[in-house]
Amino acid sequence: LCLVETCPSCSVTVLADQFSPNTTSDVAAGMLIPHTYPGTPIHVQKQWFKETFTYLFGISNSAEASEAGIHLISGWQIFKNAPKEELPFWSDVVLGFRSMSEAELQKFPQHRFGQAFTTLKCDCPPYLLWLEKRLKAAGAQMCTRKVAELWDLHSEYSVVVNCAGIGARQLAGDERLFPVRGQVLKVHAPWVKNFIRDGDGLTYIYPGVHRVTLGGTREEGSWNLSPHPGTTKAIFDRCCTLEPSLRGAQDIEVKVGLRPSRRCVRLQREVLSQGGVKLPVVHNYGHGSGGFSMHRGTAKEAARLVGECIAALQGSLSRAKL
Ligand SMILES: Cc1cc2nc3c(=O)[nH]c(=O)nc-3n(C[C@H](O)[C@H](O)[C@H](O)COP(=O)(O)OP(=O)(O)OC[C@H]3O[C@@H](n4cnc5c(N)ncnc54)[C@H](O)[C@@H]3O)c2cc1C
Ligand SMILES: O=C([O-])CC(=O)C(=O)O
Repeated sequence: LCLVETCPSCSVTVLADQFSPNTTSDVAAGMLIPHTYPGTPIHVQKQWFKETFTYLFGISNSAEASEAGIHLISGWQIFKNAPKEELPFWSDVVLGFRSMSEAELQKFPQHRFGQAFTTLKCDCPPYLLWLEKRLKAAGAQMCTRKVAELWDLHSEYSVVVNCAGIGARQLAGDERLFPVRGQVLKVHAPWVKNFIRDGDGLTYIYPGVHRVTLGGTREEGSWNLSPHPGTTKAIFDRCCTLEPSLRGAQDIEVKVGLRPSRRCVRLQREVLSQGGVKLPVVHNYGHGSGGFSMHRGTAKEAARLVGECIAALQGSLSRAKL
């Protein structure tokens, strides 16, 4: 969508073997709380987050908010031991970031430190469906198709953007990309209004428009997409310790997704070539635990790289004519 908006003269086709509701993005909680990519400079991560926050804040503050599933949400990130950084890099992007008071911390007797702030949440699949609707309205084609090799697209398209998530491991032959399995529960508990996240990243409660997401797990290297019943119980118990009223939650649905994890997001141009024929590719994958937190910022950079590919193609075309 960002590409269509940045480059209205491009004709865009989205190829995917799975669309919403069957993607990793549909499993996510969709919270805007960044995770740090060790291989990307912090100022770049901050810019991606800020661009994403500003974009979604605009949607949350418009008549589109409920259809797009974007809303502001306040809550707490709590710690048993002092957090590594007192002020995370994103603290002045979210709204009203502050330390929790002693009185607030009484809600969490096992935790000694906490941060209170307001951030944004994307409800999935509504947000993905809203994006699809806008893409179609802008004239983009959506096509269900598994791509075996990026090169297979060379005769049909001038530029390929690779946003294949964990599928990029095979598609781009990238062994630095690995799955981090995450199991979550989606429950009916409309009385829970604030988010709660344990700073260790394992336990979280994220209320959405219709369902509350309870998490979670981080299992590096696991490709297993089947829910594990013992893990479901463990997640539920951990969340009930933080928010005892969840014992009354109903209609528990279990979901598993594979975070496409890497030291850094791969945002890069590459030119594939065979027998003198060239295919420019822009990679945009490896968002790990932060696909929602960073998506608009990384999409803007990918769209800029596509612009460079188009300029290079136009340059070689005019040189060929000379
Ligand atoms: C449990 C869990 C909770 C999460 N919570 C959050 C959160 O709160 N906040 C946050 O920011 N992030 C969160 N994430 C991370 C987030 O889900 C991911 O970073 C994000 O979904 C990655 O998006 P993507 O578009 O790259 O991949 P995907 O959503 O997996 O999309 C990839 C697309 O490429 C297609 N594809 C792949 N290979 C091929 C191929 N060969 N041919 C054709 N199509 C192909 C797929 O079918 C799919 O349509 C969470 C993840 C999990 C698992
Ligand atoms: O860690 C969180 O708060 C949610 C998340 O991004 C994930 O589970 O990947």
